[in-house]
Amino acid sequence: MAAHWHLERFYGLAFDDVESLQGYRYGGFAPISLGQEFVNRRYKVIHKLGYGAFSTVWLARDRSNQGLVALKIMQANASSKPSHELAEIHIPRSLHTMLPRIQDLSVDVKDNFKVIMPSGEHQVIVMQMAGPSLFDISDFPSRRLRADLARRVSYQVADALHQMHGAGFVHGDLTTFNILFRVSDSVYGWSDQDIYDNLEQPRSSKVKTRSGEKLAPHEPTYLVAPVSSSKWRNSQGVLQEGVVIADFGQSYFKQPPSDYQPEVALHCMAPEILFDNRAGPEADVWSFGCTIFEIRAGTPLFAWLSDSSSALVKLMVRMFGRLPDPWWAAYEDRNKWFQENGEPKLRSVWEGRTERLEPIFVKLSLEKKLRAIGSTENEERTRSGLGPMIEPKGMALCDEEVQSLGDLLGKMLRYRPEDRITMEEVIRHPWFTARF
Ligand SMILES: Nc1ncnc2c1ncn2[C@@H]1O[C@H](COP(=O)(O)OP(=O)(O)OP(=O)(O)O)[C@@H](O)[C@H]1O
Repeated sequence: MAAHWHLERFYGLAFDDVESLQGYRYGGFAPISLGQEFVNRRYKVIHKLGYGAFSTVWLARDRSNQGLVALKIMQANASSKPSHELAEIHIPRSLHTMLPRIQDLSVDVKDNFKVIMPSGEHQVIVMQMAGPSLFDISDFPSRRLRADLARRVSYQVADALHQMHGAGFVHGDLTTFNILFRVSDSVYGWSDQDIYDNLEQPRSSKVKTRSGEKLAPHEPTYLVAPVSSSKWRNSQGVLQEGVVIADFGQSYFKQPPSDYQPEVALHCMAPEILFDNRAGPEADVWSFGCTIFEIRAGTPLFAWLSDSSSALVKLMVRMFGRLPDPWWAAYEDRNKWFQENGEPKLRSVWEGRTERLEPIFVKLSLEKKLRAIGSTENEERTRSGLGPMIEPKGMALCDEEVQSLGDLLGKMLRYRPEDRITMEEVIRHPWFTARF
């Protein structure tokens, strides 16, 4: 019901790569306008960088030094904790003080403040400005990074995660959405006009009620589309071939807080989270395994068939076989699809008068998935003019890489957390540095 309310109340927008209008309620997103200023005019909003479930993220100028920063403006309902309790703020700060070598690999938090708006009180986090996420740059499902770049950025994330785990930090939400390309140093000195010339003018779409009723004070008069991924991708010299980890909202140091709820994106969710609601460094290793596959393949390992965890478990069992006990017994749909030994159920097929039994679906395997990368059927939507970061169409993995990456992922994606390799071992795996 609620999901349709905003469709009935408002006319459609001119674009769809934008946060849902439904999020603009009291306690929700802050209605931000281009040119808006904060903290005695210190920060001025220039463009939009992205949005998530809990925030909108804006490109702003810091007038104290004229540099460009990202302002993450949290939904009011997600702003109630004092800033020293917000993982999003204190984890990246601790990382930067405790681990000097991680400074290039994780987003820097520079400042934070609160603003009162008609939508409520909002926490604003001032961060180092970065570029598009690995997810955005690949524009699922048709593009993927150049092979050497995929390995390089995977190694950078491995390095960051290895350092984090070594010092007692858990990221808790590792996906291609939360790994961002670094922008070139010159970008921080751009004028507003440079931004429009090199990327694009902000695209905005008016918000209008169907009834002609006036907008409420917490509703924005227009929405702004984030800088489009094609502009980032095709703009020469704007992005570095390096990444930073962002979004530490699910992160913790040593022990999860007492109210901790694991919330990683479903397709990267480790089985111990699904079944036991328990997340530690091993769950990061699982999520990172799924993420490495997605970086190299351009498509997720476990497709987003639906939002249901049962659909995800079905894919896991199709690929890795029967779950260990007691998870197998807790998987309610097991009898619908699988035999007790985890093999697919059989159905009878008649050929003339002879009955034959065959599995109701084919089993999946990492090797098959890796061999399918680059098959033209998966990339038929690939267009020309993709920019230098993107792999040309139809480039399959050679046998050595299938073997090497299959070995790495197989060890990262073991069901039991205690059976998975640690980041100490991941970082030493030859896949990251081999020349295939
Ligand atoms: N420092 C940054 N520089 C540039 N873009 C950013 C930055 N931080 C976030 N973004 C962009 O904003 C988007 C949303 O950010 P983020 O994932 O941190 O928000 P969120 O509300 O916590 O979302 P969710 O929890 O749903 O992932 C990112 O996917 C990215 O595109």
